[in-house]
Amino acid sequence: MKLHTLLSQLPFIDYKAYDNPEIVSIENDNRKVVQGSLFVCIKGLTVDAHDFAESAVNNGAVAVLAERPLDLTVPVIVVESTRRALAVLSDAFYGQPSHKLHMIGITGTNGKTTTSHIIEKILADVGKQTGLIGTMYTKIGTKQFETKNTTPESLTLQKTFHQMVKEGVEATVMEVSSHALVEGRVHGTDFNVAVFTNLTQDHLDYHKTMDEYQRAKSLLFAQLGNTYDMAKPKFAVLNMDDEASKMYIESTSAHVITYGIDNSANLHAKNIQMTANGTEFELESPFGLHKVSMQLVGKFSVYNVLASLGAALASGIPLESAIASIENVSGVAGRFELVQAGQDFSVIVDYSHTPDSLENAITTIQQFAKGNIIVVVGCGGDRDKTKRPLMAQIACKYSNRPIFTSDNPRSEDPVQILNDMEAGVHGQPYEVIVDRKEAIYHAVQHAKTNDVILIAGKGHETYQLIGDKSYDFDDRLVVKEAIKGR
Ligand SMILES: CC(=O)N[C@H]1[C@@H](OP(=O)(O)OP(=O)(O)OC[C@H]2O[C@@H](n3ccc(=O)[nH]c3=O)[C@H](O)[C@@H]2O)O[C@H](CO)[C@@H](O)[C@@H]1O[C@H](C)C(=O)N[C@@H](C)C(=O)N[C@H](CCC(=O)O)C(=O)O
Ligand SMILES: Nc1ncnc2c1ncn2[C@@H]1O[C@H](COP(=O)(O)OP(=O)(O)OP(=O)(O)O)[C@@H](O)[C@H]1O
Ligand SMILES: N[C@H](CCC[C@H](N)C(=O)O)C(=O)O
Ligand SMILES: [Mg+2]
Repeated sequence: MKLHTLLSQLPFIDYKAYDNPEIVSIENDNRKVVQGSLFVCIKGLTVDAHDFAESAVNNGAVAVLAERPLDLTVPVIVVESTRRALAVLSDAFYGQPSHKLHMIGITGTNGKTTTSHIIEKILADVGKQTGLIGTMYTKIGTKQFETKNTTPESLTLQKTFHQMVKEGVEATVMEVSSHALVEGRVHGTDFNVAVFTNLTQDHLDYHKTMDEYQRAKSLLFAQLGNTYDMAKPKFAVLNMDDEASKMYIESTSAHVITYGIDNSANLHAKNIQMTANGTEFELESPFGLHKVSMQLVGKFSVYNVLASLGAALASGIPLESAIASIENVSGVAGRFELVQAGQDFSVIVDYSHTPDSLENAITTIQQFAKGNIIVVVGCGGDRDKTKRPLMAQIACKYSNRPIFTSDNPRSEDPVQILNDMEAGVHGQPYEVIVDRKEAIYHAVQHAKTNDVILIAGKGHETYQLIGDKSYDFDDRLVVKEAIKGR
């Protein structure tokens, strides 16, 4: 694509004043620049890529987009916000791929990964070719690719959509983090359906207040647009048991589908019962009463299923078909995942790394546990510190044997993170074992028949981040080894 064609997408740029080289790629990382690239300089939170512009030119960049004039041998186009421009240009360069996909975006503190997988299953079961983008990976059909962020930045995102279109994907379901919304990573992504799971405490290191965090998530609903097009109807799927939904209804002009358990809603679950095989409930909807019987457990899973059913209806999928898919969902890796190694107690590995998800996980276990509940839990470093005392309190309040350990300490001192956790506990007993492997072994050693061990926080992760190193670590494998060695 010619530079002029690209620049014509941006307002107030006198693009004819510049040369018009062929642009073979857009890059915002100088290390990825090739001969013929357009380099976009982003001032990040850790580095300012304007400092890498010269290196980008040496690597072959034929034009540079920047927020200030730079003395370079190639055209330098100055714009107000390069982050915003990156989204506009990436969308144009890749031929507006999200317009060619049925796009479902999910935001919320907890349940995004789980809900996205349930929706993917519903879509696949009606014969749709699917794509998925989220915490665990990007998936195009059955091919999986690693992702650095839950929601990648705009360039990677548009490139991925383009790849999806090329490979015949029809519907894409993706997690949209609050960070991504604030940083404009989904600017230009044309969502058909936006789903809200819930809002509870997390990420206050980044958003500072719950109000700001709530507002960040509202952007997804506002960004559904302002038109009513019968060929591309837009839907917001909202949780009526979460106060924040009131704000999101006001944020959007899209059609609204509500769901809930405690409050009345378009999709309303009642008579929820835990069974030996999972959970059963009755679904009231504009399409009548349906019985749902699923393998997933816990009230939080009912919410995820209701959200998924809302997304299915918004995608034109009949309720009966979506319910049949849900009955076949056995779970998502690292989300309430049972580990079986022939032991006479239960082991559950779960990605609960927020106060609310930890409370949900333990109280769900309380509903079926016949023995004691042992919880191994830590808190991530370089993340919301105010979660730490709360998570420790919850582990002590609801479990019989809380064992505090390390999650991903990252650049922080693991002992200091544990001190922050301990500050939340007053009077109740707990143990502290800094080394996560030792903590898991300790839990296994002390488990008696019918006890349940919950290993919380890292779920599907196959690494532990300590300092600036990543070590192989998989809770599921470690606990299996511990059981074998018992
Ligand atoms: C705090 C935060 O949101 N950081 C994100 C942000 O990084 P940043 O602003 O620090 O960027 P930077 O590293 O300073 O780089 C600035 C620019 O220099 C460029 N660069 C950099 C180095 C170099 O040698 N050459 C070069 O050109 C970079 O490509 C970039 O364009 O922009 C990057 C690109 O989009 C993200 O990868 C990065 O996520 C970091 C890794 C991160 O940990 N983010 C977390 C907090 C996050 O976003 N989490 C949410 C999920 C949360 C949840 O679901 O619970 C997520 O969506 O992943
Ligand atoms: N609807 C829900 N409400 C509360 N807790 C939930 C819900 N769904 C899942 N959880 C809990 O939260 C944990 C994380 O779930 P999941 O990975 O689906 O969330 P996520 O929103 O994708 O998280 P992240 O922001 O880290 O990507 C699960 O392991 C479970 O304990
Ligand atoms: N997406 C979440 C993942 C947290 C996972 C937990 N294991 C940790 O490292 O804190 C975050 O970046 O806050
Ligand atoms: Mg996720």
